[in-house]
Amino acid sequence: GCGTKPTEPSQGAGGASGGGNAAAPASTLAEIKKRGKLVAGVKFDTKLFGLKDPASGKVEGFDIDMAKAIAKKALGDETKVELKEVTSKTRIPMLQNGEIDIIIATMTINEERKQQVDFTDVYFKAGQSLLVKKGSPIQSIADLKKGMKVLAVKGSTSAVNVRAKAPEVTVLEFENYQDAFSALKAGQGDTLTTDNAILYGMVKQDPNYQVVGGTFTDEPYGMAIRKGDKEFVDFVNGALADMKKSGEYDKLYETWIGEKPAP
Ligand SMILES: NC(=O)CC[C@H](N)C(=O)O
Repeated sequence: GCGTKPTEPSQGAGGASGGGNAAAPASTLAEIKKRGKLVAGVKFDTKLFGLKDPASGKVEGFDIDMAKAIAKKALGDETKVELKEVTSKTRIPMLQNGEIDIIIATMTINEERKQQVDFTDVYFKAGQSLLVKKGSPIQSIADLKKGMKVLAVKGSTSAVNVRAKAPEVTVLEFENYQDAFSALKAGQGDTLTTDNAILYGMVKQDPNYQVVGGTFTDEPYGMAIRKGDKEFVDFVNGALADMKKSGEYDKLYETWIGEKPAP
C-alpha cells in the first residue's frame, strides 16, 4: 500500500543463511502424505502467477495451478493444498525452516540459489524487461541514464541484473510487487523492472503502463525444494512431465499467458 519505504542498498538475491533446518523433514513427500496436504509457498501479489483476490480470498495463477497439480499427483486431490504467501526475500528462509514444502513463486534458477535449494526442471521461461507509463522516454534498457530511479523488489534477480546492466541508475527495492507498482504509479520512479511475464500482469491491472524494449536476461523458473531431497525433486519433475504429456501443461499456459508455449 501507500507509504511503504524502499530501502537501499540491496540485500542481494536469496538472503538465507542456510543450514539449521531442524523443523524440516528429511522426506518432504512422506511428510505431505502424513499431513494430508501440500504446503506451497506462492506469491499473493503477482497477477497471472499468484494473486490473492481480497474480496473472495482466493489465490489464483499459473503457479497456483502447478501447486494443485502436484497435490493431485501426491494425494489424489488437487484441493489438498495450503497456499502460504512468500515474497522474493522470504521464500528461501521459509523453505529452509520447514514452513513450506516447496517454492512455486516465479523463481529464477541460478547458481547462487542452487547453493541453498534444489530446483526442479524449468517450468516457465521468462526474461527481464521494463515497465513504463505510456509515453515515457524510456523505451529500452539503453535509455536508462544517471539520475533515473528504477523500482524493483528485494531478493529478486531483477534488482541485481539491472544494477549490472545500468550501473549509474538508482535502484529502489520494495518488499513486494504491489508496493513497487504503487510507487511507479505515484511517480516515485521512472521504470519498474522484473520478468516480462510479471510485467504483463501489471499491464492487465493498469493499461496506462506498457512493457518496453524486449528482454535483457533469461529467467528460467524452477520450483525449489530443500537441498538434498532428491526423492521430492524427482516426484515433482515426474508430475511436470505428466502434465506436459497429457496436454494439461499447455492448457494451463494458455489459460494464464494467453498463448501456446514456445516449442
Ligand atoms: N522476484 C521474483 O520472484 C521474480 C524475479 C525473478 N524471477 C527472481 O526469481 O528473482
